[in-house]
Amino acid sequence: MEILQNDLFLRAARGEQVERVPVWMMRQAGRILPEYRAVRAQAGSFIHLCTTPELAAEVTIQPVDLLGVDAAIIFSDILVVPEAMGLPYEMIEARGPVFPTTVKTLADVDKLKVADPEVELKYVLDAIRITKKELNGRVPLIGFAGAPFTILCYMLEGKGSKTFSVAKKYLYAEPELSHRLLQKITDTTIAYLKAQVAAGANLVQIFDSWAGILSPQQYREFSLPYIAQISEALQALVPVTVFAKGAFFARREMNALNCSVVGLDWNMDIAESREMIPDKVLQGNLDPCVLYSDFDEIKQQTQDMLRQFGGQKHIANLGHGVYPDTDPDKVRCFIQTVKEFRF
Ligand SMILES: Cc1c2[nH]c(c1CCC(=O)O)Cc1[nH]c(c(CCC(=O)O)c1C)Cc1[nH]c(c(CCC(=O)O)c1C)Cc1[nH]c(c(C)c1CCC(=O)O)C2
Repeated sequence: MEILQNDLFLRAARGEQVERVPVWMMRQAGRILPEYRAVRAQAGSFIHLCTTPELAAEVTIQPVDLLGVDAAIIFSDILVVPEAMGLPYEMIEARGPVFPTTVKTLADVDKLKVADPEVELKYVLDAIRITKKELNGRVPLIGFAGAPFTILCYMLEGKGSKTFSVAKKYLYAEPELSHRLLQKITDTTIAYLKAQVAAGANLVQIFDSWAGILSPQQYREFSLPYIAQISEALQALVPVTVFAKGAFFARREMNALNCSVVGLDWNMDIAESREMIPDKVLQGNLDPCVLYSDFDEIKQQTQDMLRQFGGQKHIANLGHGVYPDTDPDKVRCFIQTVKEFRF
């Protein structure tokens, strides 16, 4: 049995009583820290940083040392999954991810493989193993993957988009292709997340970043059943967090998933979400843009959020990833405010 010096995050995730609310931030391992940018420059490219386990472990641990968060999240990307299935991506500076080839036909789906994580994704698992050794039990480590629907968006669209209308077109016009692709991504993701747990991840988070572009009916057909398969398979091993950005319409269904934690974005009212998701621990949900205001305002808004969540069954976080141009001292102010707050 692993002994953690600070297991607040895991105890809160399991719904146990805690002496204070734990805190971490989505995208904490990233460009807000000059120390990250230095390692990123040394690596030469984002993808090289992702695929070099020693460097990925180093930037994973930076926010624990430099920001004082209660959990680390493994430095990687959700797009390593399509890559492992046979669809490589490039990360273009100031533009984001691009897939030189996309999935277009059923034959393209059939050509993709269900990846063997210890082969195609061994570099992520190695990064987890190194991170666990170097963390030496200081805080828990979060593993993650994209939700199948969000991964499908990139595999069909080939790049980021405000509407993902190319990807959405397939849901309406080619439902069979869409479901076959979603199932293949799901099978890879379950094997991948199980391997992350075997390598040492203490909790896994599923990011459905583009959930908000779907109608409730489409979300029920094309996203939830696949998230349900993943959480069912993983919750038997570790607590699972489901974060579906923009899926305010699916909160009652989130309550029925076999998972421990549901992430909220900042558009979701806290009291209303408690009422709709009574059985889960909630994570979130400060607007990342609050961190552009002055220190007093950040403190007040953070305390106000903490009061609304009520101190238990809550993991403090932002409502989405921290923006890269945020002042690290403002981030520290958010984290310190959570750590010092008493009910
Ligand atoms: C949609 C998505 C992606 N990646 C991810 C998501 C889901 C979460 C979310 O909704 O924000 C998840 C992700 N990406 C990254 C992490 C690392 C761990 C952490 O949260 O700190 C995590 C959890 C590193 C990264 N992933 C990326 C960076 C920035 C690139 C760099 O450092 O050069 C980092 C630190 C690149 C990335 N990766 C992706 C995009 C759209 C981009 C470009 C946009 C941007 O620049 O922010 C896809």
